[in-house]
Amino acid sequence: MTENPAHTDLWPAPLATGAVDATVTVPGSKSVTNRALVLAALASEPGWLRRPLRSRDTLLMAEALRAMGVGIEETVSSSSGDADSPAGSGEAWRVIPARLRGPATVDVGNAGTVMRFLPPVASLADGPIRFDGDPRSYERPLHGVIDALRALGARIDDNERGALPLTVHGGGALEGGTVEIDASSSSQFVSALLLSGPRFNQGVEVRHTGSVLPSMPHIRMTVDMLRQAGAQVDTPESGGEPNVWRVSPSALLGRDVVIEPDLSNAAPFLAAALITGGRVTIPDWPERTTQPGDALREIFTAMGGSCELTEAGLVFSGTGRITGIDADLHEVGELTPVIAAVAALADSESTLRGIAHLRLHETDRLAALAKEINELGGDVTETADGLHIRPRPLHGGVFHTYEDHRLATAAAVIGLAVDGVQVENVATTAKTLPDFPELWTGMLGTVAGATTAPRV
Ligand SMILES: O=C(O)C1=C[C@@H](OP(=O)(O)O)[C@@H](O)[C@H](O)C1
Ligand SMILES: C=C(OP(=O)(O)O)C(=O)O
Repeated sequence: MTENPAHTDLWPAPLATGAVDATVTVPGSKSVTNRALVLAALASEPGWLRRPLRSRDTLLMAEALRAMGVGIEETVSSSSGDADSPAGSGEAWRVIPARLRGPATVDVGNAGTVMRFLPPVASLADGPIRFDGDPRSYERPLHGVIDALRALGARIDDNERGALPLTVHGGGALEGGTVEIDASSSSQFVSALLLSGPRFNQGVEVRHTGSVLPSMPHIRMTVDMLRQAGAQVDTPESGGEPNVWRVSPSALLGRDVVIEPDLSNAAPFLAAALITGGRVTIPDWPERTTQPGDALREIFTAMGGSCELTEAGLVFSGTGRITGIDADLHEVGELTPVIAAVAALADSESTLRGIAHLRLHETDRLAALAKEINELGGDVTETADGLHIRPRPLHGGVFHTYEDHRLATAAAVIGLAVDGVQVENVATTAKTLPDFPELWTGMLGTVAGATTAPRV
């Protein structure tokens, strides 16, 4: 686990003293917004993103593309709609592709999508693009993207660790072709190469050689969005070889994309219904989606809740009784912190498996979850590929968050049921959900008798 930076700001997590009954409008998906930005920047005509997520990760992506010459205008469009505005109202980003150029500097922050999706884009630019980011970004795996780009013809100056910081010396075009990578540490290696693939001279064929591949829904999201932008993609699911994806060279369309709500960020709110025996409605829950967060319907139902997809959105209800779960989460790893928090409050044990790669996320999530839940009196052990969680009566205390947005939301979930939980640096939720504290207290405003735990 990376060292926890010293933060003195503690957020007293509100305790719920009754059942929640709320409708929570969750902002747009990080993963969809950042893919849409990259695809729009690589298109041959301008496009629109409607209801984009404005958060640290997506603003870093937009800023990086701007630094390489892409025009991104933020507008609030009215429903009357002039010729240049997308239909409907609300916030929208207009993306105007341009010849990509360096020199430029990209701050990736700690955004996996920025540090992995943009080096392939930079290889298409004219001139050097330097990538740097938060200290943790130096530790997150990037070798799959660097080695693959080199094999496909790119010139990159990195370091002996094969990680950030680095410079991609864009040559204005990339030959592309077939490449083998081991993406067992991150599905984002595959997504990164596929997203820019249509713009490589020969397209790209990515052959994953590793033993496991996490986060398949995110690869499906990449393929789906590429196809919607007009790319031709062959996949294992469309009759191709296992673990091989092929993108043909082609122009990409400028599109008008409505960004779905972030279903992974719906997790803490659905958890609130489960824990308090209440009801939470999430508007605009898509009927069909590639987002991993859709699996919450099944996972939280197995843990004791029930849900219904209605005209108003996903209506999720709990009874207050929480059952432990034995689940392989390798496809939906980013849901782990909130599921672990719920499991710590359950009436039976849980085993969460298939998530060794979480040790390389924003922080070592397995170590951090075990340590922080145990410091509140819990009994969580790390296994080779996950967590074993034995519920115990918990008490209040500081929950350290290691600059990890999902650790902070997990802590708030525990704080609903445990008096005196103080969440360190709740502002770290701004990585993907800047309004989390307001959304959370807004949801609880509908609970009779919700209290804010006193600072200890
Ligand atoms: O492509 C994406 O948008 C993501 C893929 C996943 O990464 P890993 O495969 O590295 O877990 C996920 O955890 C991350 O939050 C977002
Ligand atoms: C792993 C995550 O993010 P990133 O895109 O930085 O990999 C996450 O959001 O849970």
